[in-house]
Amino acid sequence: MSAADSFPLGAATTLAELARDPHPRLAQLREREPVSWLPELDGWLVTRRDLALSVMRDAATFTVDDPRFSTAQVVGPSMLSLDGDEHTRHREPFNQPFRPREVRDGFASFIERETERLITELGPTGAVDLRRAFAGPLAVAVVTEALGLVGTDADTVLAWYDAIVRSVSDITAGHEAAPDGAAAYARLRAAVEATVADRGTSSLLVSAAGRLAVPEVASNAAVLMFGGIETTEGMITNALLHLLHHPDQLALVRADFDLLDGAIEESLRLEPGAAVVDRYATCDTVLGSATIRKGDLVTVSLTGANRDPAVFPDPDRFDVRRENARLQLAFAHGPHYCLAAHLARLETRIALQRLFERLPALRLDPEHPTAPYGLVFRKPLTLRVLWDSPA
Ligand code: HEM
Repeated sequence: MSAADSFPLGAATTLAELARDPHPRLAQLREREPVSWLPELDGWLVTRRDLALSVMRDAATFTVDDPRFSTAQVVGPSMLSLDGDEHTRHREPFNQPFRPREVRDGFASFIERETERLITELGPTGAVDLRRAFAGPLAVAVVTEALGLVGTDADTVLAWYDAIVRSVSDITAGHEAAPDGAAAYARLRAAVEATVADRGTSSLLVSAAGRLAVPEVASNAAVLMFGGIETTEGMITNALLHLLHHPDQLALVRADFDLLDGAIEESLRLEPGAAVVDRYATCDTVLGSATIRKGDLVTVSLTGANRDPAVFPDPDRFDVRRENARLQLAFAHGPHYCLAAHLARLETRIALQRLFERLPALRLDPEHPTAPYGLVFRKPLTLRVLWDSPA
């Protein structure tokens, strides 16, 4: 029997529908083929939360360390593309600055300043695309601050990031990578070398350089940049969209900003900024009722797991008071759990609270309806909003 016979829903699933509106199909898959073979993906898709956890916990069977991993082809091996002892060796030197207390002490006032500046710059027009004018620039500024590269500003970091993303996307699409990604990475590496050599700087890269070779620090710096920009822009934009789409829930939050944390978790649950994570089977194995072969791609749908009704009753509902929203898996799970989850949460929390405080009657622009889009990184292409009086 062919895979298409064993997994008819998977065979009928297209990547285009998963990019557009994945939720109805993911619900069917989760119920009937929770580990399904998708010919268009050329891999397995895991949609049930318990099975998703099993995959992400078991790096010996389901590894990230595979030559097909496109980011590593551009920036070299890093914590994101290694497992086992090598993963620990690459990740450990970066752990401390991303602990909750260090994040608060090290970043809160920077994020507050940057948020205030961006809101002030929104200007008096009362209409803007918050993704491009607010969420994106804030995400770039915070990553630039976190890296602390000497002589490098946010515009430079953004230009490198764009070039590296283009190369990674080319490779993912099966094309030869455009050369500007390699050139941007070379400049990032040179900036890392200059930073590490500068005794006057307190960048987290300097302390990492005590334990990793400089090219290894550069690879991980690229991953911090890569991991921190697109996803955080999405996290902030999606949370704004969810709240603005649900005025009743926004009213609860405006009345009690303590509910904002729940709103952010709930938004991460419904639309995780990174919708999937990829793993590769290191041996023949069985997952659920699927027989997986060594070398097979196993894609975990965080989006699918996050709406598993076994854990989240009425899973499609946006409920800022949902008690277990923090069980969402937007930051993955296991050894590759997002290094900077605390930072991303703090950033989103400050950004949203200040926006809602400073922009009265902030609302979606009815002339520009929008919805999250994307196969891997999901967010609205634009988030056009209106407000009544200038900031
Ligand atoms: C300042 C912002 C961020 C930075 C610097 C950052 C950085 C990182 C790094 C370095 C890793 C690799 C950890 C490892 O492999 O051991 C990682 C993993 C991950 N991050 Fe983040 N991240 C940020 C924000 C986010 C956001 C907002 C999301 C989603 C909403 C996210 C989702 C993930 C996921 C799903 C993984 C796991 C990847 C995998 O298992 O293959 N990150 N992040």
